[in-house]
Amino acid sequence: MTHIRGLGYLKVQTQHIARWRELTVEGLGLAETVGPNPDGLYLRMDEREARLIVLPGDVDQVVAVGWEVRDQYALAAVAKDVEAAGIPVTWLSEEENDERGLEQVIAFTDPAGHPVEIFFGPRMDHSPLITGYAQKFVTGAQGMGHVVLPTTRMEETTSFYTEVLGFLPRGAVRLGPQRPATRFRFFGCNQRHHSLAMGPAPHGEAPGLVHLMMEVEDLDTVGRAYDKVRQMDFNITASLGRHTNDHMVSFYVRAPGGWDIEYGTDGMLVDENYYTAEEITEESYWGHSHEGAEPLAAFEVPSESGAVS
Ligand SMILES: Cc1ccc(O)c(O)c1CC[C@@H]1C(=O)CC[C@]2(C)C(=O)CC[C@@H]12
Ligand SMILES: [Fe+2]
Repeated sequence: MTHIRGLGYLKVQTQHIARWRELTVEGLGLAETVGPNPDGLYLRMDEREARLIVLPGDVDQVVAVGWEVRDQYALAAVAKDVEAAGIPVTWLSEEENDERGLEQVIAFTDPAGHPVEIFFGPRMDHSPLITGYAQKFVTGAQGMGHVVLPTTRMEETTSFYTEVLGFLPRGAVRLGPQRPATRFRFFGCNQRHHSLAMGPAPHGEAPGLVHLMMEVEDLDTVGRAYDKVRQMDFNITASLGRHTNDHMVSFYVRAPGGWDIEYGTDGMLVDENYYTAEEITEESYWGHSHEGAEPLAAFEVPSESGAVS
């Protein structure tokens, strides 16, 4: 049984805060709030203080993927399991916890090199949430959404998330006909089909993210956001479409920094009592055309200098 209940928050840093604000607030309708860094962009999706945190920085990268557990006992159990797997765990100080608006946080690096935080007891913000399209985000027991992480150590990373953190495999998609097969894999920890997905990347360390998915309650919001981000000249990396595994209707838009935000609706709920892992052979029933999309930074072939352009 996994102690992880869902994706809690994502914290990234960027050189392009103003453009991030345009994308998330004006384009996608997230609600801006305030936080400890006056230059940071703090975004609400629900009754939590902030779900997406964008901080100014010299390089565009993920600062923390935050996973939520039920309580202090679950957090202690996770810390013990991670330590037992040979990964050192840091318990954040009261000051650091307070700054994050969380009762207690532990931090460590996963086998792929991604910065992970696990927490319980988020501070709530009970003030009315005013979103840009008057939409509701699908969070609650399904968590904030899903993240897709690149890894250069697929076996080690998937066994860490499943056997140590207790994520449940939720199927795969094969990447080409070659043997041994390489697969892109999906993992769940609640009724959301996947809260995490992972795929082999030639250089998974930068920028450390393939996409963040957030879900809204109605299709009209997805359509309105789709129109708006195109008017604002953001790069659509996959057109509107419906996925074959979680049945989500979504589009993908490129965020500054080289990863995508997937914005969708109508994701299915998994009944774990009856679920079995399946291999999908198409990403989508229809749509999700990648035409005109810039390549993902995590999947780019590094240039001779090793720098990612
Ligand atoms: C296939 C699929 C199902 C549900 C999702 O939420 C979802 O994001 C995907 C696509 C996952 C993934 C991707 O985002 C980047 C391009 C990838 C790596 C592929 O080439 C196969 C899987 C794709
Ligand atoms: Fe996705």
